[in-house]
Amino acid sequence: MKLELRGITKVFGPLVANDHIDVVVEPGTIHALLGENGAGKSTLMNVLYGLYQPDGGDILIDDKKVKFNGPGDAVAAGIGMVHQHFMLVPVFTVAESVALGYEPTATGGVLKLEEARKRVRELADRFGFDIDPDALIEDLPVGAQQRVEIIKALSRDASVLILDEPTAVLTPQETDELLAIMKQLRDQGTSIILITHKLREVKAVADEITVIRRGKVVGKAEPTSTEKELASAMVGRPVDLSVTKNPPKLNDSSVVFDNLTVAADTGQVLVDGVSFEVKGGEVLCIAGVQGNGQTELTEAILGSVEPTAGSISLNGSPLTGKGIKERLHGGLGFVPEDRSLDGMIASFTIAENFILDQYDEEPFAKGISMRVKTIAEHAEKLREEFDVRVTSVHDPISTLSGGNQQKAILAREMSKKLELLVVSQPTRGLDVGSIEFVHSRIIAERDSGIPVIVVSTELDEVVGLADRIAVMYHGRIVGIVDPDTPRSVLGLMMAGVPLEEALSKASQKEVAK
Ligand SMILES: Nc1ncnc2c1ncn2[C@@H]1O[C@H](COP(=O)(O)OP(=O)(O)OP(=O)(O)O)[C@@H](O)[C@H]1O
Repeated sequence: MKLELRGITKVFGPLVANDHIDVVVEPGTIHALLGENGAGKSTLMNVLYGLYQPDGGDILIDDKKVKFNGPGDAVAAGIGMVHQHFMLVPVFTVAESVALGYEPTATGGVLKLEEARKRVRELADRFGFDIDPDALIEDLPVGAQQRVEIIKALSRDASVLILDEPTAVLTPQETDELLAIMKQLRDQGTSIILITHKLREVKAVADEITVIRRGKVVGKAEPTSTEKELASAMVGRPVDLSVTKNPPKLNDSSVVFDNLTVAADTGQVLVDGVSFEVKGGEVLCIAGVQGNGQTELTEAILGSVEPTAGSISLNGSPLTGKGIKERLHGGLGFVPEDRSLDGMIASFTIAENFILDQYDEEPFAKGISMRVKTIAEHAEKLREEFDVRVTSVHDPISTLSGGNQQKAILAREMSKKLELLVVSQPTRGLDVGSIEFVHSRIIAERDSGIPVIVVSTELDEVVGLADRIAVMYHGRIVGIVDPDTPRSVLGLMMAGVPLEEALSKASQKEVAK
């Protein structure tokens, strides 16, 4: 199926999110849309999927104009979309999820589950997916949940599949699997529109690349371009993809973890007797595959989970035992890994989100009244400093693009007087220009002399930012190493291999080469 977007325009109040956008997706190709945060990529896809009505322009399928009044029309025309945040019901099985909204029913409205199972098996076989139709969604790792979303779209005969930042929450291995699946789908005739900020992935799979900047198509890029060339095409200026920093100047301030242990309600140990220290003036990055205790470790720092044993102290006084607000007011800057769930209140304005833990105190409140003008001025200052692309700071934060929401949360946390900064997945969903900026801000905090802890599943980011790297596996720290440790060694440690063994295994491999 040939898909053409011709002159698509979409406005939100004074903002032109899509300005006469032209894109042609040829049959059986992977077409990447590249663009900085807020460029208008998701808006364009929402128009294509019938979620938004365009204010101008046409959608053509095989040279015929079509009009989508809702996603149902788009699906019927052969367009499938896998959203950034999956839309699955946790307590359903794979087969039930695929059938949802499209139930093959017997008379009397009873779900023909066997038919749904068969359909899942057929599609899984055809595309080489490893998926059990009877598995519960909540038991599946994220990568597998995503495959369910893809199968769901394919089961409705999608000829064009939209994938919006599909690798943002995947492990490196799941990412490679998805890239292979994408190539396979393409080879069997499905077209894919891929939105991603990961230039390596674009280079690996894209046949065509359209670059969008501030709502307009600025041109096409070649998949053979270097990552640097793609990065500057995206943001319209040269971008430094490496992190520049001076050697750390350590001081006496520190955060100390002593035998920190966190267990789930079920008794399962999630953080297993972890002890380490981070000095003022250094960045310690915690590397590891997601789900190895990093989340619970950071939650124990914030105070949203209580450790079952051990303690954390900051500059000699205990942090554990204090309330969350007390910790935040005591100089803890905290950026959670899931921005929509834990980092903001979607229906509050951008200005309100900038003062979430300070709304009832000086200078933002006097007695029981909030100082509206001060709050607005504060918001304008942060917006400018962190280049958060907003129409008005009085709009709900939910109207910001994903990347700009992340920048807003970083702005809130980094604008406080900090004693300790903890950032999880700092650049998830950010464009290359914003990544460069956020990395430089993290390094500036470290150079101000506070301890900085960064949790990231992106190895490039870990290696670039870290003065030391702690690798976590099954709730334990496998080892703490220098950032110049070979990646093969880090990879083995992330799979639980102790440092010494990882070093010898990696060097044996090197010799064998
Ligand atoms: N429902 C809405 N109401 C008002 N403004 C919106 C709405 N949806 C999007 N916008 C604005 O439209 C612009 C384009 O946003 P969009 O989400 O399409 O960007 P994007 O290219 O997908 O960015 P990102 O890479 O950060 O996800 C942004 O300025 C955003 O704030």
